[in-house]
Amino acid sequence: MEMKLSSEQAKLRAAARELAESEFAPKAAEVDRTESYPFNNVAALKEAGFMGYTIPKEYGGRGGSFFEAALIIEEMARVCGATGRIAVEANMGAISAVMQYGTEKQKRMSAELVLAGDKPAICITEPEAGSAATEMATRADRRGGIYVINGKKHWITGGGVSKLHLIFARVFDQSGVEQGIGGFLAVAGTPGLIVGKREPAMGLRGIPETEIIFNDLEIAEDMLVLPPRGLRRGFADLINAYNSQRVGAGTVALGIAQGAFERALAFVKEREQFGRPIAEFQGLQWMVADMAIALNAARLSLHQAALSADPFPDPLLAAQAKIIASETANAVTNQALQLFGARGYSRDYPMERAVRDARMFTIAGGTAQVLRTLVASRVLGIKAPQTRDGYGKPTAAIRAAAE
Ligand SMILES: CC(C)(COP(=O)(O)OP(=O)(O)OC[C@H]1O[C@@H](n2cnc3c(N)ncnc32)[C@H](O)[C@@H]1OP(=O)(O)O)[C@@H](O)C(=O)NCCC(=O)NCCSC(=O)CCS(=O)O
Ligand SMILES: Cc1cc2nc3c(=O)[nH]c(=O)nc-3n(C[C@H](O)[C@H](O)[C@H](O)COP(=O)(O)OP(=O)(O)OC[C@H]3O[C@@H](n4cnc5c(N)ncnc54)[C@H](O)[C@@H]3O)c2cc1C
Repeated sequence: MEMKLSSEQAKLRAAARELAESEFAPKAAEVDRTESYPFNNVAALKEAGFMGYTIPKEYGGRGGSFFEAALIIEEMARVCGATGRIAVEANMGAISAVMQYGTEKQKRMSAELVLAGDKPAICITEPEAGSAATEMATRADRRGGIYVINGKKHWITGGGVSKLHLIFARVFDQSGVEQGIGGFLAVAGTPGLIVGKREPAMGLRGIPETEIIFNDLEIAEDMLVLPPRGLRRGFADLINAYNSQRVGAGTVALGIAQGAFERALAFVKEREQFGRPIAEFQGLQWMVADMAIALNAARLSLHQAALSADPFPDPLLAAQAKIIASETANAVTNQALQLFGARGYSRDYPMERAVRDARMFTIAGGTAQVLRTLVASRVLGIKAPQTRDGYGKPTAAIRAAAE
């Protein structure tokens, strides 16, 4: 069950499925086991026109919508989560921000890299500024015609393999006066852009998550991506563009869960206990029913968010979709593993990898808790500042608890 597709969209999805099944499915376990970036998969994505599919035609892309990109992404993630995430960042997030806010020079440079197979790295999170991303300390100091960036990001997807980096930093003018948060484009190999420690991640092990350290990284002033409302509203505009990646991330979670669900459906019809296929036990039938219902709801929510793009997905719809898809993926991959019994717990089967791969999506891209605050603030029509002084002076009880 899904949105009614046009014949073009149906063909696009079928092409994505064919590529995923033939090229990526056979290698997915190996990518996970070896923790190696699937460069061959990227070459096949590029060949298929799926890297930079959303880049406008005048810059060499297909000018595809986020909805069409979601169709592609789900098919990739259904067989290989890492390849699904690469498809997200080659079509949403950083590249979308640049294609919307960038100068001609920035657009051409970024489009060229992505169309050649680069998965950009979006550099927002810091050790002391995760959910509270606006408290980032990474700074860009203006020095004549350049900016000098110092600071450290961590958990950056693609560290060491990504070429293009979109670096979120607090901007200071020549006299040291803060201007707001801006995005800076830097290419791997630039002196002062240092790839640090790689995290030994639980899942999606084909993609490195690393520290990125900025040590007097010099960036030409024309590599500042200046959001439409200027630096004062820089973070708001940049995170607005990021809503596209929230929809993409949710779609990867959905694809991983869909793949696990389909394997479980086949298994319960084959596996026999007590002289009958376990699919005949009503308790399991209801589990399968609940999994199908949740996946369908998540897909519809994601498609609704993707279709709301103007130019980016609606923040509320994107947050809602990411919450429902990520939580559904955790539940469905675990239930699918359960239906396999002990086999589900074996690394000889893909079920445990699906659970590990799905687990990140209630954390990365804005946690399920923080996104609920966004949803609440939008449905209540109130600001919901999270800092204590956001709600006025802390009460005596809060003060006492803090002492
Ligand atoms: C937004 C937060 C960092 C909290 O920031 P603040 O405490 O400053 O709170 P706000 O006033 O809510 O936000 C500031 C400003 O931005 C606007 N805003 C916030 N969220 C959005 C949004 N999604 N779309 C559009 N605009 C947004 C908000 O309205 C304010 O602007 P105005 O003052 O109203 O004009 C925090 O809530 C948050 O989102 N934390 C999560 C950070 C995050 O998502 N990090 C992801 C890093 S990249 C990653 O994880 C990649 C992996 S994944 O696979 O993609
Ligand atoms: C696999 C993976 C890939 C990632 N890729 C990238 C990337 O490419 N680029 C990038 O910039 N970042 C990336 N991240 C980082 C990710 O965005 C952050 O982990 C996330 O924003 C949460 O920040 P944190 O880990 O510091 O957790 P914290 O913010 O410390 O949160 C800890 C716990 O407290 C909760 N919490 C925090 N504040 C509140 C609040 N106000 N209300 C309710 N609960 C709250 C959180 O929900 C969470 O449960 C990635 C993370 C992972 C796991």
